[in-house]
Formats: sequence, structure tokens, C-alpha cells
Amino acid sequence: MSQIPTIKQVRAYTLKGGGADYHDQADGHWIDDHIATPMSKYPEFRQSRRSFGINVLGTLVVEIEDSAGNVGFAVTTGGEPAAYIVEKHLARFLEGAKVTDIERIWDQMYLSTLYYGRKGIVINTISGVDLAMWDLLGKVRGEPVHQLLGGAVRDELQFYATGARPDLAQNMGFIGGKMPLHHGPAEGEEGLRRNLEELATMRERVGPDFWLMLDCWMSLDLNYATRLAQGAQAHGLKWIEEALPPDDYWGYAALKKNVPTGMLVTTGEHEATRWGFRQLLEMGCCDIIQPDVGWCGGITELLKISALADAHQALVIPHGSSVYSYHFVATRHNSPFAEFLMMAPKADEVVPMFHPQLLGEPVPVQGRMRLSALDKPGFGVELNPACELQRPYTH
Ligand SMILES: C[C@H](O)[C@H](O)CC(=O)C(=O)O
Ligand SMILES: [Mg+2]
Repeated sequence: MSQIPTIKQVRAYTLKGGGADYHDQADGHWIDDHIATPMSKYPEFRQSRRSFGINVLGTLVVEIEDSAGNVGFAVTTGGEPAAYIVEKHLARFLEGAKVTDIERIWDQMYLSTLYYGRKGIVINTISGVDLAMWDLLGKVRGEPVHQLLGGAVRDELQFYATGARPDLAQNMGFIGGKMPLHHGPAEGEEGLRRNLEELATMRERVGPDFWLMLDCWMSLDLNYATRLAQGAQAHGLKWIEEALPPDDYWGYAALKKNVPTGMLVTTGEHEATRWGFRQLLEMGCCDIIQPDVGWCGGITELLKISALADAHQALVIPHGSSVYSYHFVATRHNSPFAEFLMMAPKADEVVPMFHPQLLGEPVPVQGRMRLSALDKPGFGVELNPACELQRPYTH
């Protein structure tokens, strides 16, 4: 057997302007147009999520170089604080280890950060390192990550689209459209009426069979979410997403009982690790969990989360996360479709989800992606040299 390379150096960089921090968009983008959030109760932060700092972090780029000169990399949300954690804390667990030591390195990163980590930016950072490890291993072996995960269970991925224009997404061949909710509880009965009107208008445009979903981005309370779900039944809402703050497991368990029969409750994009998802699953909080591969602990942790979900008869439809999600979804029976976030400012065309940071990032065509689009070593993408990397810390 040929010798397994060891890890020579870990480097962390930052980048601004869209990409893995996909909320960091210019004025006029649908993703920052009066979307309901937990901050909407403060009128001064209602119109724009950037006004309360949704884009302060930027992108973290992790690069891992091995003794044979192979370089694996990954991007996630995290920016400078995450770069600090990689360089000053996590790099020690990688350098000198074998490129195959993924499970042990994950465990050491998680256990050594428990006293300040567990969720949020620390787990985003661990996810970024983990994804870069999988990318490196794929490049060392000359195999796509989906093959390293045990192989694909389907030849083609199917996508729903998230954006302001499900009607356009329907014409582009997607299987459904998820719209942002625009008005939160602080906008009262008038806001609720408008939310339902927007849904009704979209239902009229797309006809009776196209999936329509609402993304509430943690903005509601149980009473409002229940009334929204009940009102939305007349308009064939398929699921109500992330209605409540992620820590309110009890609220989700109650909401799942309150929604009309057949309507699904989904959540989890801001949840992390097998422990967080165990709580959601055991408490019967939702029908579909939506871990973000770049935020939940990376591929290594998502494999565990997915097995747990399967045993609870819950589907795993990862949130966003571009190629990191595509390679994973291809390999799981309980991930029958995937999300595509429409990053065009008017949601009127398909652009790569992490544009402009990656080169070779595949996109759905007619709402579908052939497995052959993923048949390149690692995650099959490269960093776009036109994006200027900063390395704020070294070790
Ligand atoms: C549209 C949502 O508010 C958010 O920006 C994206 C998201 O939650 C999702 O894609 O799901
Ligand atoms: Mg969402």
C-alpha cells in the first residue's frame, strides 16, 4: 500500500462579498428586502438584515496542504474570528496527522473547544476544517467526496429553489419554491394578512401542484406561527420553515401538533451537531431537518445526524451549502431532494450558490443535476483566483 501523506500546513483566510456568507449582497437583492427576522420587532432593523449585521462575519477559507503537495480547501461563514480559531487553536490537531485521520481530528477539535464552543461560529469553523479535510482526501485518492462517503444512491439530484420568485423557479424546472416571509408579529394583523396575500398570489401564479413553502427565519412566536400555518392551508403550503428561534424546542414540538394535517414543519439550519439534532428529533419538533453542512459540524458530523434522523423517520434536506450538500445528498436515501438558493438579485436566473468564490461550481439545469457533474476529485471546485484572500493570523 502506498504511504498515506501527512498534513504539512493549515492556513485560514477571509473573504468578503457573497459566496459562503451569502447574505453579504449589494443593495436591491431580494435576500435583504424586508424579510421577517427576530430583529423585526425593532422598526429600525426591519427593512434590511444587513442593518443589524447579518453580513459582519464574511467567508472563512480553510486550506490544508499535505506532505505530497496536495491542497484541500473549503469555504464557510465565519470570517476573521473563525480564522483566528483555525490558526491559533485547531491547526495543532491537524499538522503532522495523516490525511485520513478525519474522525479523530473532528473529535479533538470538538472536545478542545467545548468550553467556548458547541454551536455557532466555533462549529462553523470546525465544519470548514472538516470539509477541507474531505476535499483533501478526495484529491489524494483522486475520487469525488460522494464516492468516499460510500457511493451515490441516485444518478441525478432534484432541487427546489429558495427565493422571492417561485413562479420563475417553476419555469426553470425546479420542483418547488420557498419564499421568505416578509412580515413578523410586530407588524400585527395587517402583516399577517399581507403574508397570506403574498402566498395566495404566488399560488395563483404557479397553479395547484407546485410546492410552495415559507421560510420564517426564526421570526415568529408559537401563536403567530400557528395562525400563519392555519391560514396558509387554504393556499396549499407544503411546509413552514424555521418559524421559531432555534432554542425553542418546546415551541417546535407544540407547533408540529398545531399545524394542519399534511403540512410539514421544518427547521435546523441554525442547529449544530448530533446533540442539537437529537433534541429536535427526540422531542418530535419537525418532519424535515435542514442542517447546513458548513455550520452543523461538516460532513463527518452530518453522517451521524443523518443516521439519527433516519431512525426517527425524518428527512434530511440540507440548507444551502452548495457542493458540500450536493455530494452528501447524492449518497443518502433519506435526502431525496436538495435546496438551491437563488443568488441572482431578482431571483430570475440560476447563478452558482457561492458565486463568485468558487470556480467549477455546478448548478442545476432544469432543476436537476446529473451525478456526472460531481465526478471530480474532492468537492470538484477550486478557489476563484480573482477573489483576494486575506490571511489575518498565522501560527
Ligand atoms: C431566505 C431566508 O431568509 C434565508 O436567507 C435563507 C434560508 O433560510 C434558507 O435558504 O433556508
Ligand atoms: Mg431557511
